[in-house]
Amino acid sequence: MCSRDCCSGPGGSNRGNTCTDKKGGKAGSLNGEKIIPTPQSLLYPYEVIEEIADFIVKGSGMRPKIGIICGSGLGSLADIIQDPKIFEYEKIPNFPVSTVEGHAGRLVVGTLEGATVMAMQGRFHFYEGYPLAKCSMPVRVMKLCGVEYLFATNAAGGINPRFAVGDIMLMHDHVNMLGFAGNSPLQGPNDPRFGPRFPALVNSYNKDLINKAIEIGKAMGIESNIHVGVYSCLGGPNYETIAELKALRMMGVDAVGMSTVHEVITARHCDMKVFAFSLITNKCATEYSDKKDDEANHEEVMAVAKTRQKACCELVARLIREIHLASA
Ligand SMILES: O=P(O)(O)O[C@H]1O[C@H](CO)[C@@H](O)[C@H]1O
Ligand code: HPA
Repeated sequence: MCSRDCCSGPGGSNRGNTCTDKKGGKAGSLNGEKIIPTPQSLLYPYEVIEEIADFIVKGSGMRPKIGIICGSGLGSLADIIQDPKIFEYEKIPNFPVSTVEGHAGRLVVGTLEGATVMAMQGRFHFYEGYPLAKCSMPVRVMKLCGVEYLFATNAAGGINPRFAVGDIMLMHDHVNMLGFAGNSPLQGPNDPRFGPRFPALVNSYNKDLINKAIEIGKAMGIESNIHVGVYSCLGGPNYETIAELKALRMMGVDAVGMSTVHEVITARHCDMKVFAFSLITNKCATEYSDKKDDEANHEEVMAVAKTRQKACCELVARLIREIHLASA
């Protein structure tokens, strides 16, 4: 594998999207250098993922059972972890770095409600310049650490007119817009040690966990703020146009963001159970108007996330408690 700078994502390792290797075989050329595209699935071979997982398991002395990905402004989900062992992304071999505000760039391993957990305080997005396989590579690391359940959270714009800012949408399905355009974290040769060539994605979002979360929402007295719906991931970093939002609504999408779907695909490919939710941080306009309020912005996204951190933490903690008790 080439280790030239041209292969780097933003501040990342030497595994990038496209390689220019003078020794390479059949390829195009740029400034006289041959260009050999690297399929996504070859960016992080099994052995490299294994090395990263070993580093985390040895460094923490734990084999976490539940993995959590904190959405924008939801980093406090990792702050409730007890006896935390913290790994800065920069110090983890071959790990990318977080470049987005509201994503601290730390992996936190410890216990929560008796269960062993690992949480990403900061995820990787396609718009940061990372290929999808790199964005979702930590999910495979989780798998090789021993994780069986993925909890993926995100901040999202509410398209369903019944949703209010601050509501929580439990994801029961997704529309993969990047996949419609031919992009996938699984693109390239398949390594069966992770999963099958053609993974099925119906029933990706675990129904038992959704039902348990609904019950927990009732017990917390927030049932009117909890919905079940469909999330769609767009490439970003721009927010959507009105015409795009109208189209998404017609497709049955309830909330829109720029993450999570490729993580869920990667998790289902390696047979992890998935629970995911969107915190609705802004309402998306689906009609034309002159209102400045209709324009989404990341400051608002993070400010709303901050006001709902407590409820999100409680939901996650209670659900993890149920999983832990059921397996004890
Ligand atoms: O999906 P998370 O990481 O929560 O972040 C969401 O918030 C950012 C936009 O404000 C985008 O990155 C979008 O995907
Ligand atoms: N669109 C896309 N991503 C988002 C939004 C949005 O309205 N809000 C938070 N993340």
